[in-house]
Amino acid sequence: WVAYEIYSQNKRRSKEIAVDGLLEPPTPVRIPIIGHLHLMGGYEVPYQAFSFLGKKYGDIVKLQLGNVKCVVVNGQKNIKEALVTKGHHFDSRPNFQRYQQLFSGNKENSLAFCDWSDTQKTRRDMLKAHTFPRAFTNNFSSLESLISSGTRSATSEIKPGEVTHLKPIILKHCANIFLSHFCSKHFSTTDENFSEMVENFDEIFYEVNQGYAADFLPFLMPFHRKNLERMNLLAHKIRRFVEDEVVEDRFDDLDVESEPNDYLESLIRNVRGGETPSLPWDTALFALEDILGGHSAVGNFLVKVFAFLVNEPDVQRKIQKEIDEVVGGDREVTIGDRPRMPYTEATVYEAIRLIASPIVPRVANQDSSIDGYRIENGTVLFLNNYDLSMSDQLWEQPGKFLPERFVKEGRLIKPEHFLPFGGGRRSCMGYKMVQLVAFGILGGFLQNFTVLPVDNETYRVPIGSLALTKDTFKFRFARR
Ligand code: HEM
Repeated sequence: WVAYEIYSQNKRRSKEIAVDGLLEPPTPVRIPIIGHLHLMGGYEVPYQAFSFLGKKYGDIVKLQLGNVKCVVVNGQKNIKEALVTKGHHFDSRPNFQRYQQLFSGNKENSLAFCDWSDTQKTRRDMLKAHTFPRAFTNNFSSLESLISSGTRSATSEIKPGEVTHLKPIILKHCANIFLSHFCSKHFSTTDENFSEMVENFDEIFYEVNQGYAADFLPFLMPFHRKNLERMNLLAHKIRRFVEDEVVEDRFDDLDVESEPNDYLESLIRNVRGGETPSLPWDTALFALEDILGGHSAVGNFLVKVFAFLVNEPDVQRKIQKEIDEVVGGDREVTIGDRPRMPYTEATVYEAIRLIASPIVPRVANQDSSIDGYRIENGTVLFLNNYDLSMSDQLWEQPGKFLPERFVKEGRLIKPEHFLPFGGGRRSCMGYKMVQLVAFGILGGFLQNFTVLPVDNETYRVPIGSLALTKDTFKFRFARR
């Protein structure tokens, strides 16, 4: 071991003499085969390991995780360099076998895990009008009524005082908001096929949010074979539901000359109208499913928000005070109230900050650099937004749930170092949906109820991923 350590340190030093003026990023001593994978152990989330390495070696640290060459990027300036200034150098995603298998053998089918391409640009451009509806447009007011009616139905299912398993209720209503908004379809919450579709999405969402050593050590993949086969089965079931019950005959029946009424119609128009670049129908269906699957992200996120709030009666009281002052009791909270309800919006931000969901890893598509350190083509980049969300240099009492940190002089503020949705050309396509749906449902629930704990339930919200297991957190609701 000592010999190996001396050998690798000498090798490292010799590389520090840069030919092209770039420095080689520092790297810890590594172990054969696993490289630095062992350094990821012992933390609640791997991103805490990245913060530790950043403190020990500097902002840019080179790692070999199994057979994958990686670089950890710490610090707001460096992360912005990777996301924005040189965003076009770092716009690919990792080529993990798991991603390939989860998307019918081709990760390019996925909106979030594909590499950058003209097709991806088209997919993103087509989505914008639907995922970022502008205030005062028809699209926005239609979403506003969908969120209000979804919230009304969800709150009507709550039986005050009883132990409530919230996740299935929230997920189904989020799914209906998404299906109505993107496809003009709505299902009864007792419809078995619909309920199964919601559960299937949730299971896949959990799976894609897990990190596996097998992503870096492909010889471990056989251990995941059964699980991946199950995910493929669930994905097939979702496809069947989407084709039979969501798209139905609309592919053939749509008048492609008319203005699209929803995202589904935009996709059909693109495929049938021969736009360039046009998507194959199969690719369009994957894009549709990815966006519909966004309801799992919002639903899981909301359950975590409620789990935070159970421990924060003061925050609940402040939200309710804001609701009473701005909305009163005679009408429902709507997403149009957001500008006048900064504290409620700030609660959504604060939950997002504390969950510290990672930026989906990027990959360098060419030789490049960050902060003067060489980044080789093909390197996987871990952009450490955990540190940006949790550092005590950037936030006062970062471990505490304090929505007021996002409110200044009665207005919502978003500090520059708060980057929970990434940035640049691969930034999150769903952040507005998260903010709107979460605000509407949270506001509607707290207008009607106070959230209370259930005996013997602990409300420790897992961080580092949005996904929650199926049977998670039960609550009681007291009517106000
Ligand atoms: C609290 C919930 C969410 C969080 C924290 C979150 C965060 C993120 C992050 C960090 C990225 C990577 C950005 C980058 O690489 O710069 C991302 C990508 C993405 N998100 Fe979200 N997201 C959330 C919900 C959603 C929802 C609801 C949707 C769909 C409606 C969505 C759609 C996407 C898509 C399509 C991408 C991939 C974009 C691309 O690679 O071009 N997200 N998200």
